[in-house]
Amino acid sequence: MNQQASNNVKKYIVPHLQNIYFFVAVMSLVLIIWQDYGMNKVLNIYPETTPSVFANSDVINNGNSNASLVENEQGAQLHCETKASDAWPFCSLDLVLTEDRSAGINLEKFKYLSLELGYQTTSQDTVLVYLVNADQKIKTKHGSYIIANKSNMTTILPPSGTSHYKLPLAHFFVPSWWILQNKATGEAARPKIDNVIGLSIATGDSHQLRTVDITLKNLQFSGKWISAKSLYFLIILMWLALISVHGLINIYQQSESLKLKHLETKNLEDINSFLSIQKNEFELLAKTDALTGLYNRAGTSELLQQMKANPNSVYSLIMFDIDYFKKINDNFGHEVGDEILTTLATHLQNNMRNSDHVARWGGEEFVIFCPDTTEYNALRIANTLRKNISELPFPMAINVTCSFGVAPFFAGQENSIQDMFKAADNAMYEAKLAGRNRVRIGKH
Ligand SMILES: Nc1nc2c(ncn2[C@@H]2O[C@H](COP(=O)(O)OP(=O)(O)OP(=O)(O)O)[C@@H](O)[C@H]2O)c(=O)[nH]1
Repeated sequence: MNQQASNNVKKYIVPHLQNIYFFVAVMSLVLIIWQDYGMNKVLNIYPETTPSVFANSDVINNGNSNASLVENEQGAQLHCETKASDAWPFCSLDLVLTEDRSAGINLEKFKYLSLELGYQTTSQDTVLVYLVNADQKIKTKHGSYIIANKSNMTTILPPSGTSHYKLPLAHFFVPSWWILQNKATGEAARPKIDNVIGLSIATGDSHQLRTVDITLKNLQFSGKWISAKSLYFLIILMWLALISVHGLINIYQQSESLKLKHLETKNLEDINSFLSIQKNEFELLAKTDALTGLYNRAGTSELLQQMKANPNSVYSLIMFDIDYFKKINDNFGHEVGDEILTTLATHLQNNMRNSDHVARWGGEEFVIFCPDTTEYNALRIANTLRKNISELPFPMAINVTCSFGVAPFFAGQENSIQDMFKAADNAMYEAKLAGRNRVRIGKH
């Protein structure tokens, strides 16, 4: 579904689904009631369409019966006098519905044949009503084909006088004489009314010689525009279509909301990963000194905890402080003082081992934790550093020196961290007292 179609579904269909269901339910009910009480389809034959009407008799079979026809405002009046002969005696009132044999009337959509007949007879008899279906290609039991008009028939037993008849077309059958005459079997012997070209109202089977008067006053076919079966089928189709569309919309909406949730999750993941980067940066900022980029005291606490927790730790601490830094600040300004601090920090970062942990302990005071380093080795490292610093090209060609205190870390001892710092601090103080720019080892 493209975006436009999806928007249209969301805008015009989804909000109205409830109304659509209600509308279809009401429409189904209305159609069912209408089909039952209305939707009538009527085909008036006589007198409205005034088809050709003829009187016929057994004369066509070499009989002697007399049939005459008078047509007036009363209707088509057949006067019949049956006479004895070798032929079966009969008279009939024949209506030609269409002249064109290939364009008969399809009566399959109709349900009833309604008749208004006047009837008088001198001897009780039935009346036979025929529907003649044109040009049936019929397979005989010998396998050959014949072309014949199929007669479909039903019988009524009329009282004297005028009566109305509503004959169901489903009650018409193929008379035995026609089946015999055409040697029809199976499907060929079943009634067919899809191309009716003629209709006959004939005297019945009685052999009694008699006078019969039949007056056709009215004749029509009636039915429904849509049969109940077709209508129910249509209604079921309509509901199936509605339910299917609703189902498809549901599936589509669920897949859309799933896509949206995936997108939201992805966005959240992106934000989280951004925030976690930020968190790491903030954590780092909190642990580092803003001016020099070295660790600050907070950045050292994790290391101190590790040292304390590991009884096999071999560490030495080098603590040092810039000599006469106050004077440098006073003589050259605070900015120059800062530059000296950063120059010194850069030198430490570039020249200390990666495993050494260098931190600015405060002001112009620095500490270096050296792992796997004995007190003696730390003394050597401190001396090299002292010498290098005193030779470093600082801004304004200022000669900078530092005083160092070195102390070992005795793991497993009570107050080992405090003792180590105290010893280093004391040693550094001694170095200052001894004239500065020197290294001293602290005693625990
Ligand atoms: N420029 C600058 N100065 C700082 C900073 N932190 C501390 N100081 C200064 O460093 C100086 C330290 O002075 P003191 O503690 O008297 O020590 P000192 O002058 O170095 O003397 P000794 O340590 O005895 O050799 C003070 O003037 C502080 O203001 C900083 O981040 N930047």
